[in-house]
Amino acid sequence: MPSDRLSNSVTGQNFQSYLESLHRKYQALRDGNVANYIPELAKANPDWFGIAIATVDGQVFSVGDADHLFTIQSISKVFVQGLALEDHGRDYFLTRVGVEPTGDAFNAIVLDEQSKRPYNPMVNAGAIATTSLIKGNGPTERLNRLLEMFRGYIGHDIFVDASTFMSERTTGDRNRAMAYLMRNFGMIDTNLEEALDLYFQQCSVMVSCRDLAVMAATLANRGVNPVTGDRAVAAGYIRDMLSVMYTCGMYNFAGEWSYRVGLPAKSGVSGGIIVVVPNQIGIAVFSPLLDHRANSVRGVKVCEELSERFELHLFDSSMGCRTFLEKLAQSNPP
Ligand SMILES: NC(=O)CC[C@H](N)C(=O)O
Repeated sequence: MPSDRLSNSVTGQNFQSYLESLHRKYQALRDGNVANYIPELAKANPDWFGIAIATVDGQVFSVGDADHLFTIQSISKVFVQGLALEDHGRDYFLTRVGVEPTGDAFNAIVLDEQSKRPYNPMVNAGAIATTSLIKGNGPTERLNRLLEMFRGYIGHDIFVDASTFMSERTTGDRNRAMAYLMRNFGMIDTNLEEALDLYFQQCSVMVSCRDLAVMAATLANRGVNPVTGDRAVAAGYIRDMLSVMYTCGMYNFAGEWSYRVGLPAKSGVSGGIIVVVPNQIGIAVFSPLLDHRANSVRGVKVCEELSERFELHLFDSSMGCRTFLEKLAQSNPP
């Protein structure tokens, strides 16, 4: 009788067919709605569905619409946090943005009562404050630094979708209200409209599910892109990024997510989710149908199943289960 763990052994080939069956299983799930508060996002096709997994040794597995391009939205917040940390260091960054989960929706207009800081860099208020910290001589240089940072994680050239940027800019009064509130408390001191434009631009960067998997694998690989070999962020800040993802990345679902999936993750309203399995893999799912907390319905299901199937929960894997890569290297199929 094979033990449970042995039956979890995978090879590259049977992992690919496993991913295909996982994709088939959840393609049929039609729950949720596409985001419509940003008009450009309402054009998404509810059938779009891709899954990609990148390993820290540079292998990439993908299925479905894994090469379809869409706007990165809130997943950008993780990477911009990394750049803000590099620009200012941990101590200063913490004076501007907290690391406490809110239990509220991603777009709640709420600041910490005591410190007046936004709660964390994963909710909109904290992300706008984080973006306002990006250094550069004027808006063009700041945007170029941001794009350069994304290129490091993705490994190829990228662009900002002008229609989504304009759509967010013209309908983003809720984000604008947060920015004014933060400026009132001295938490934003650069030009407020410029900071908001940069935030809307970072959300409108076009990525594929495959790109997101490589970005997540870069975080899993202590900041070095496993496909290009280039460093995207200082290794010393990975810890900051992953702990905030773990506690705040799935907004008001973060507690249940940590309990069920047990891995640092970040979602976005265009339907992407990235998950980091430290020292092992990056997972990305793309499906625009969202639940009421703005997390991708198929994305959550796929991640729950992958975590369960490969014992990826941090408090499984840190308790002696074999790593995903060990399972992948196993020559005997289950
Ligand atoms: N959760 C998200 O992906 C939100 C990002 C979106 N651009 C906004 O600001 O509302």
